Amino acid sequence: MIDLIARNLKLKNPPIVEKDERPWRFGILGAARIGPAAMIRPARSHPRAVVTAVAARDKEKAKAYAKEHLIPLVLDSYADLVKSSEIDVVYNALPNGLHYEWTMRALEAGKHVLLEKPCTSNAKEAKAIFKYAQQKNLIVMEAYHHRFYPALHRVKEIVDSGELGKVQSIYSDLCLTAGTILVKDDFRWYYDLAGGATMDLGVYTLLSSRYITSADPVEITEATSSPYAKDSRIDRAMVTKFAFPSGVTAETLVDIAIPPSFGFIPTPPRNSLTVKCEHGEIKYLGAAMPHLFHSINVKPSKGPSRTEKVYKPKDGPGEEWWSSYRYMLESFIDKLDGKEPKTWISPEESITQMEWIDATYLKAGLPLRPTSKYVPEGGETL
Ligand SMILES: NC(=O)C1=CN([C@@H]2O[C@H](COP(=O)(O)OP(=O)(O)OC[C@H]3O[C@@H](n4cnc5c(N)ncnc54)[C@H](OP(=O)(O)O)[C@@H]3O)[C@@H](O)[C@H]2O)C=CC1
Ligand SMILES: O=C1OC[C@@H](O)[C@H](O)[C@H]1O
Repeated sequence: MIDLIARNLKLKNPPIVEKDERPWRFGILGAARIGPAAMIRPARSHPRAVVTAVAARDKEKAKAYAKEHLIPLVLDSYADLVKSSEIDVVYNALPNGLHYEWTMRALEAGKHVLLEKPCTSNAKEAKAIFKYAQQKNLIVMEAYHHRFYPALHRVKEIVDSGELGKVQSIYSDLCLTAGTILVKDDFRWYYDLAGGATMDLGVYTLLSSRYITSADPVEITEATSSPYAKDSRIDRAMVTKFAFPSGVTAETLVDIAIPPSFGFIPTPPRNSLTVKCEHGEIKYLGAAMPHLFHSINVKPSKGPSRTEKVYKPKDGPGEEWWSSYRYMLESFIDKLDGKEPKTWISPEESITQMEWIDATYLKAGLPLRPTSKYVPEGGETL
């Protein structure tokens, strides 16, 4: 308990380290809620990262955000931010439906991009972004922070060790209690902003299933949406069943607002990943926010069970209090510096993600999230 409190206090107040002579300068697009946890606090403890600028649609809002988070420069608009000579990297934490346009604009301006998940509204946009980044010789990485965390690496290590035999099936869920995380008028409820539970949370459960199996799905056998009452194109929840090679199956359940029991009792959030193998199973709890608290329960069919926790890897950089975002930043900066990152989300991995997200919507009888109308300079309409 004391460990948990100490770790979480340090997560919120990381040590501010001295910066190198020429750190990577990040600019944040929008006064995004996720900015402090995913970018601002992690940068404080990295000697080669500094958050230099922010822009919001409303300058007063950007000023207040900059003041609260000690960001020195406030720019007048998103367009000014991506073009600013005061930054090298754009952190794009805009609503999903704006990821394509503003990542393309940042690339046009010669900036690298740390791009929030899901990288785009659909696979067509994802392919265009990564093609353009390659042409411009710039780095774009989709910010799947949970994949950088040592506990998930440990789960995979146990699977790959063969201790429990071959993987047979995977079950994972990520469900949010209604009225907690999503704000009123949250962009996740809007089709034009590429909302929906599969976009918001299904991307995590899909990526974990692909990572654990070291494979891509071969088919979706079922996708059932629980529609949002005000717009049935938005999946409030989705159950998806994937077939993977060698008969492995993966079922995922995601929900951005689990309805209260009996109409008024809040339903607790869910966040688990269970890997069933020939000779036992592994249950990883807390995969989406593992730095707050997690546990890895290993239950062989014969012999004693055990629980592991991995807040810090046995090899490579890390601290008990590093968040998944801080581990991600470490890799991202390594890549910018031309070093081999410990973990990386490749363009191919991101594109495949969006292809299976598209396939999930189609299987559920829902339309793909709309493609951006933005046309980059000298580029083509998608
Ligand atoms: N990695 C992670 O753990 C998480 C990732 N995310 C991802 O980050 C992104 C942002 O999520 P989150 O921070 O929760 O989002 P917010 O609701 O805070 O929105 C982010 C910003 O989007 C801007 N914005 C621009 N246009 C619109 C519009 N039409 N409607 C609403 N907002 C608009 C707002 O900017 P302005 O300030 O200019 O008004 C706002 O600050 C998403 O892609 C999400 O999937 C979110 C949460 C966790
Ligand atoms: O990425 C995310 O992770 C945590 C959730 O609370 C949030 O809705 C989502 O965007």
